Amino acid sequence: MLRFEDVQITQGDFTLRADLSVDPGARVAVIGPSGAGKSTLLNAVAGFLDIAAGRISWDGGDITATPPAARPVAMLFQDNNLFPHLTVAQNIGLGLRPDLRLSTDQRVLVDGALDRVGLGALGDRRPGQLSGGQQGRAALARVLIQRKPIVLLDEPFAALGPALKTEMLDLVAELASETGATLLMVSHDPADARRICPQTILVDEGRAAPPTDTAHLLDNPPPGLRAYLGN
Ligand SMILES: Nc1ncnc2c1ncn2[C@@H]1O[C@H](COP(=O)(O)OP(=O)(O)OP(=O)(O)O)[C@@H](O)[C@H]1O
Repeated sequence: MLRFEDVQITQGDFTLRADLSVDPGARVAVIGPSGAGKSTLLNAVAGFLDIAAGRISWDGGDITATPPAARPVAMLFQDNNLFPHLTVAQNIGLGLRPDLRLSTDQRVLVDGALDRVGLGALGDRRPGQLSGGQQGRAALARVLIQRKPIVLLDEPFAALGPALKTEMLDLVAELASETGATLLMVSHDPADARRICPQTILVDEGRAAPPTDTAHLLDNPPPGLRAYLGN
């Protein structure tokens, strides 16, 4: 279980509070107005931001002071973060070894990950020779090959067209359930949450609320969420 115990995260004059738990293997959307603190919440889990108070734990172990690389966390960024001078296979291999000195077994894992996201024949290309959707798949493969228990997605597919976005969301859900990963996904599109996240954390007015049933929340939004959703 991922636990936030009386956590306070401060950035300049902005403070976000969180006291909540996420069940292992849950798929949870993180929604709320622009600037409410969604990325702040994810960055605190990843260890990119220090917290001002409280503690964050995974599986009962305190990870509050654990450096990012040692956390049980992999994060997918909106811009995919692929290195243009490396091949697609090498970009995925970085998820296993930052120096890319891969063992034979690790190369097999990379080939498997390429196949799993439908890029089996494109491993030797550079990211610039892939479509936007294919780049997204490569970035997803790099996150998933790490087999980290917690996967964070910060508006991963906002730039994709509707059909491709749906396909990627379904792939994420499928891969997360295969690996048992706990998923936190920031999105501005409530349809994304409804599609693959049974639960949602609402971030608003300086607070990240405990996960709640996505459909119920979106069908009965509190005033702040209603204004944000525009209905
Ligand atoms: N480096 C920083 N220094 C000071 N304040 C910051 C910094 N980064 C973010 N903030 C503030 O923290 C708050 C939360 O930002 P955050 O990026 O988490 O919001 P968000 O909900 O992810 O927004 P969006 O949906 O627009 O991406 C904002 O009010 C922002 O202005």
